[in-house]
Amino acid sequence: MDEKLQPVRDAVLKRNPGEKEFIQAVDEVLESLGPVVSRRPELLDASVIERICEPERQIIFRVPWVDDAGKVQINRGFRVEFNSALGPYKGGLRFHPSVYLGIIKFLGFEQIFKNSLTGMPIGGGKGGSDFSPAGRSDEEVMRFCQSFMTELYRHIGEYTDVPAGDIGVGGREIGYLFGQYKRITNRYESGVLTGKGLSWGGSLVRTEATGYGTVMFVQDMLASRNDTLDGKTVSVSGSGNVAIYATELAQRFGANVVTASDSSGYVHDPKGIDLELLKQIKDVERGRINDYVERRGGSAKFIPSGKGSVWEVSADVALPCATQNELHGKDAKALLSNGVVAVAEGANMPTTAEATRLFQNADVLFAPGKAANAGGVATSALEMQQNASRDSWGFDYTYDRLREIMRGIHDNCAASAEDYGLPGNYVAGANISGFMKVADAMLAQGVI
Ligand SMILES: NC(=O)C1=CN([C@@H]2O[C@H](COP(=O)(O)OP(=O)(O)OC[C@H]3O[C@@H](n4cnc5c(N)ncnc54)[C@H](O)[C@@H]3O)[C@@H](O)[C@H]2O)C=CC1
Ligand SMILES: O=C(O)CCC(=O)C(=O)O
Repeated sequence: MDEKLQPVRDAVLKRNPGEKEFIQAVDEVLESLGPVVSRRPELLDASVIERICEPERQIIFRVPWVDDAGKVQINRGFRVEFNSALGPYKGGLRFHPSVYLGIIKFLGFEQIFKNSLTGMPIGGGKGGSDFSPAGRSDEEVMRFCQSFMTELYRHIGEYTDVPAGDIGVGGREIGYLFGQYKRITNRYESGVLTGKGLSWGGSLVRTEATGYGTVMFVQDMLASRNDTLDGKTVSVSGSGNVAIYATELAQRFGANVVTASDSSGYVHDPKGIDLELLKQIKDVERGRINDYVERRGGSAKFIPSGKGSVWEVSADVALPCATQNELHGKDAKALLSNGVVAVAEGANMPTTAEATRLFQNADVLFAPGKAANAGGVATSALEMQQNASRDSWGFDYTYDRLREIMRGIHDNCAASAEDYGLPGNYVAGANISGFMKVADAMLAQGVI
């Protein structure tokens, strides 16, 4: 790290003890900003980087709810409103037992730069809870969401903070959250949440957008080397929203996607993932990934967690789409020894710093999540545009807008990397390009 940035890093570490994912995300951005502060020393004088690393507001609250057995359960709710230089705070809600402040802060921090890269007027934020929807009835999930929104509603709004989904928060949860917001405020404020159902203010393509956008980014990276996805073997981790739609578009572009996973293990299906079956098990039945192998038969295999890693499967392209720090140095070595040519992060920070370095040193095309998975939040901003104009766009038009946005993100990352003497380094390009726009807005808006 540039020595001028070391004091900033030390202060962040001191102020946020125990928040290792947040520190990891800050480190990754600061590693890229050395050449920027050499060229723009006024950013240091105005403490812009220190300010970006400190959330504007952090809200932590109790979420009491009653389970089906009549017992009162208590969870903890979070919303971190990180940076509003470019627009209202925007970012998803994660419901997962691993959630604590450090996870929400890492995600909110990433969101600042990601949202800037989309070119849309949205700031960065994130929220969630340590509540686990897995194994809970629809009624329990509804009571939890209603209680969560009973506190959150006072902090959010179309012009203030616009949450959406993330791990454990899909269409069902957004519906319950929206219903409770409407009931408490007595306002049909469509733009307060995104990821809504299509008949009540949602946007076509939002469901597909994150996974589709990741694959579009891969297409653009491969095109820079006169290559395509056609005929490539692709390994995908996860089997949630991002993984499913990354698989769908990769298949449409002629790739053979051979894996899917969840926290219980992974499946390897050399003939290619049967996406209708995967969607039925994961989206409709909310089942486990080994059900896939039982119903698919043939050469599909299930490998339980602890008995192997999805990244041991030979693939030309790897798409980590499950969760943070799921692809380690040893996984990167396995992928490299099998000849991987491109890796794109559908999830947020799924690749450890060590694994990222291994890919970059081997000249593998590597797309960081804040660029590659920005299609989801970009399409959320398109949903907000439709809500604000009381309009509803068609699928093809919205898809084309997403395609154009993803190409713009790819080209900006490539151009910034080139401009700072790091051609082909999409990590540096994304961090620099995302940062510069926010930093200039903060300078223009004074010391706030
Ligand atoms: N949904 C969206 O629009 C966006 C999501 N992301 C990121 O993509 C990733 C996946 O999110 P979604 O697909 O929306 O969530 P989801 O809840 O639909 O699916 C999450 C998937 O990850 C797996 N998973 C979660 N924790 C795991 C663990 N500890 N070990 C192994 N597998 C695990 C789950 O089994 C599931 O298959 C997350 O990192 C999220 O932050 C990023 C941008 C937008
Ligand atoms: O659509 C959104 O607002 C949020 C998406 C999200 O949480 C993410 O980009 O990680």
